Formats: sequence, structure tokens, C-alpha cells
Amino acid sequence: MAELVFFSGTMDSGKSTLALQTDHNHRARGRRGFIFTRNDRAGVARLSSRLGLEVDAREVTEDTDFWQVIATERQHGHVVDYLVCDEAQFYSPEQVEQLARLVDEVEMDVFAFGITADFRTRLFPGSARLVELADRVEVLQVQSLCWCGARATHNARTVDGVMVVEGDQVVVGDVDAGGEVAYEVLCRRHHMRRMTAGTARRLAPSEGALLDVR
Ligand SMILES: Nc1ncnc2c1ncn2[C@@H]1O[C@H](COP(=O)(O)OP(=O)(O)O)[C@@H](O)[C@H]1O
Ligand SMILES: Cc1cn([C@H]2C[C@H](O)[C@@H](COP(=O)(O)O)O2)c(=O)[nH]c1=O
Repeated sequence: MAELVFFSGTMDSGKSTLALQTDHNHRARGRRGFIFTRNDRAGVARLSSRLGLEVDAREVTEDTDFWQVIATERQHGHVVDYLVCDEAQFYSPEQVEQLARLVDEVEMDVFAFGITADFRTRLFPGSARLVELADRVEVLQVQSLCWCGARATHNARTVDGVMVVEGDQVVVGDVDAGGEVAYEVLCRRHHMRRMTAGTARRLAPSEGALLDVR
């Protein structure tokens, strides 16, 4: 039975790597699929992993209608067994519904990968719809870590090194980025306290004192 699976994790938790591995494993067994993504840091129509792998993908835009795209492929005689959908937090709720329909009516597996919540801890609309509709939501096994060593569960945005909780929901960027806008993964405790690694270092520069701010 085909499935809609949502692999969710914080930024930098290995989602794109798993997306590439998933595509590789299915392709190696002769299954035919497409890779979709939206707003990957590597540029338009690219899927990139921090482990260094990068491949061509189909770019999702606000006009993409997955049902139509697959119908057209099938009209041209192309078999589609599965879809790998990266950066799925950026898809619209309607696009997630089209993916669910493909699973149910065309018996196509859909493997979606994305972060659930934004820098304000609010759900992305696409991720919310995925949580609502997916057959399974899988949390990635590799743990990304907060600076304190706890499992990172939340994404923080910094502007010029300072954590912010207001701004546009979508700003493409990276962790450990040197630019104006960057991201850092934190445990909930430190997200709520707005305490990034930089803040903790400034408050408690010595190792003994660091224990106090945890
Ligand atoms: N130099 C490295 N050596 C080993 N693993 C790395 C290295 N750089 C990044 N990684 C791994 O890659 C993960 C990020 O993978 P990626 O697929 O880009 O994440 P995501 O798509 O979730 O943002 C990190 O959590 C880390 O486990
Ligand atoms: C938290 C958050 C993230 N983003 C952007 C930043 C990146 O471009 C992607 C996440 O990519 P990754 O492969 O999971 O690292 O999302 C955003 O636009 N808004 C946010 O709040």
C-alpha cells in the first residue's frame, strides 16, 4: 500500500541526506521517481545535503499542481512509482493535499522531508497539513544538538548574531552562516530563554560559569 510519509526534524538534522538516500535506494531497485524541492540553499532546481551530495530536482513554485504534473507524465507513458519532496515546509496546504491524493488514487509513495516549525516555533502551513494528512510522521534518528548538549528541537533565527522572534516566515539561510541572517538549532528551554551559543558565551565565558546558565 502506498504511503505519504513526513520525515521531520530541525534544520541540519540530515533530512536532505535521507531524501537523497531514499531516492537512491528506490532507484537502485528499478523504481521510477521524481525529486522535488523548493528554495534549496544551493539554488533553483537543486537538492543539496551538507554531506556534500547535490543533485538536480524539480523546483516547486506556488503554481505547481502535483496532480497535473503527474497526470502529464503518465499521459506521456512515463511510470512514476514515488516522489521525494524536500523542503516540504515551503509547499502550500493545497499542494500537500495533491500529494495525498496521488498516494490514494495513483498508489504512488510520497516521501516528504521538512522542518515542522519556523523560528517563532509556529508551524509552517505545509508542514501542518503534512502532520494532519501523513500516514506516518517520522522523526529523524540522528540528533541535532543544542549548544548545551540536549537534543535540539527548535530552530532559532539570528540577525547580526542576535536571536529574533519576529520577521518574515520564509528567509532562506543556513546554520553557521556568516551573513546577516543565520539559523541555530536549540533545545526548547534555550529557545524559550532566547539563549543561543553566542549569548551563553557572552554571559558565562568560563566553563564553570557555563553550568550556571544551563
Ligand atoms: N563534515 C561532516 N561530517 C559528517 N557529517 C556531517 C558533516 N557535515 C554535516 N554532517 C551531517 O549532515 C547533517 C546535515 O545534513 P543535511 O541533510 O544537510 O540536513 P538537513 O537537510 O536536515 O538540513 C548534520 O546533522 C550532520 O550529521
Ligand atoms: C527556521 C526557518 C528556516 N527557514 C529556512 C532556512 C533554510 O533555507 C530552510 C531549512 O532548510 P534545512 O535544509 O532544513 O536546513 O528553511 C525559513 O525560511 N524560516 C524559518 O523560520
